[in-house]
Amino acid sequence: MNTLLQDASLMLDAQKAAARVGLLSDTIIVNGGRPLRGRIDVRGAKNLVTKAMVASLLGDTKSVLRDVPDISDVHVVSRLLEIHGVEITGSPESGTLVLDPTNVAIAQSAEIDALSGSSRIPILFCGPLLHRLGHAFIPDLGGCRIGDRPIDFHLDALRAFGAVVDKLPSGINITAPNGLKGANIELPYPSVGATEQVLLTGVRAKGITELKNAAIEPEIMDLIAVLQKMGAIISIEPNRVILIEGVDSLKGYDHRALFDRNEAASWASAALATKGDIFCVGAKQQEMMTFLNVFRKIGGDFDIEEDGIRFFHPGGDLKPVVIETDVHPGFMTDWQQPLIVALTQAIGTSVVHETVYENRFGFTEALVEMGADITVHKDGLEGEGRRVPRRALEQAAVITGPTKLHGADIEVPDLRGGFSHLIAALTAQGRSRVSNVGLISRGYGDFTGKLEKLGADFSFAA
Ligand SMILES: CC(=O)N[C@H]1[C@@H](OP(=O)(O)OP(=O)(O)OC[C@H]2O[C@@H](n3ccc(=O)[nH]c3=O)[C@H](O)[C@@H]2O)O[C@H](CO)[C@@H](O)[C@@H]1O
Ligand SMILES: C=C(OP(=O)(O)O)C(=O)O
Repeated sequence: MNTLLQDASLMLDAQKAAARVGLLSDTIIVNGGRPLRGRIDVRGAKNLVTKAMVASLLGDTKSVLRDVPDISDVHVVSRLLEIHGVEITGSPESGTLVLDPTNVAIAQSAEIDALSGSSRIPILFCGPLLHRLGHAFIPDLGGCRIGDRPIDFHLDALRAFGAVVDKLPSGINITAPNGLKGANIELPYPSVGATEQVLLTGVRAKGITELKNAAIEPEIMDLIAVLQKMGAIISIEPNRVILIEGVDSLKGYDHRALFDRNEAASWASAALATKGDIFCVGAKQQEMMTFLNVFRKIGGDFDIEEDGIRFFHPGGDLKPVVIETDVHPGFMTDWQQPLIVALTQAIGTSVVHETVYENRFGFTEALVEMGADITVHKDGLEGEGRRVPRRALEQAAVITGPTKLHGADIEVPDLRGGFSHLIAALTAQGRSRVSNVGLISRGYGDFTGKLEKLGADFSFAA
């Protein structure tokens, strides 16, 4: 896509996302330089809730999902489910959704195309729709533009289950003329989405599915917990192997979603960058151990409490680090963007090796415009003592601090890059105009309400 067209479609995505969650405007004016202090609630994880909603399609009875965040991705998946006949009561605003799949039906609606372009979740409808209806059609997917994001592992897995995949100019048509049968699948890389594809398809396929090189992110473990409540038989073996014994039918579930560790890590980074103190109600230590280690190495501090985690800047200088993003239990790729803003304030040179996506440093351009010293090595950097095996398409960012950030006009490029821009604007001296903030509402529920609670000085642009 040419850049102008891409910019235009980004703006459209951001405006749609902003409208879905009722943001007053897609642009905010931030007067930076104030520490963020206070308590905020972290609800269920975007990367679990949206998948658990899809899982409801597999049940014969209603499912209840609790701690649902009011984010635009949840609104998109709700609408997609409704178009396919799922009756939804409750609301993301209230935090509880009741999903009734009794009348699931083949859907033909122009709205599906538009909605699919806003999120990557539609690809996960394949297995459940094939089991329920024998047919699925998936138009072009959306989600953050941080690399090519192919779906070859998903399609290969579906073929291994016996599905017939037809790639059409308008999308992908998938059928299962002979039903779906258990399969032996080995992923070339522990992809989160492809692992979920195999889980959501294998639970009702005939026979046993063995998945090798599976992703084991906490959100996947929580999805497995959801599926077990529904009647699935799934065991997690050593060395990234998951075994699924297919069953004939599944029922609905009642589940409280795992908290959003990415949201908690983002607010923690905001506390560090702005020299603040933020208590994330609902955050838990277990799923954040790798982040907490790095946070401490940089010079941040935290208190683990019964009802959440307090992240704070204890005073003193911040220290540089070398980070390699990786699959769980490594340092998650979605954490690096917000943390890089804090690293611009550390004394010395930090290196972030991005090994999961091949194009995830675009957001640093705006930080450089605001005064940061960041160099992106587009072909990666060889480094001493690397732990993660080098991937062909990785990149590295070298951040040298401390640098004073100043306000600027910046445009949110994607979800985590956008949150990073927001933190940079809050850290900077002076006024920033941050546009496209609707994209941030893809993954951060009520982020403007939370900013208000934390004492940020900002207003919506007219
Ligand atoms: C909605 C959701 O849960 N999104 C998360 C999910 O994305 P998502 O599930 O899309 O990410 P994957 O784990 O699948 O992608 C990881 C890597 O595998 C590659 N790949 C993936 C599938 C495929 O068919 N072919 C292929 O080559 C991707 O291009 C990427 O380089 O996990 C990512 C990695 O933790 C997170 O950053 C995202 O926040
Ligand atoms: C990359 C992300 O999300 P998605 O896969 O939904 O684009 C993210 O949450 O940072």
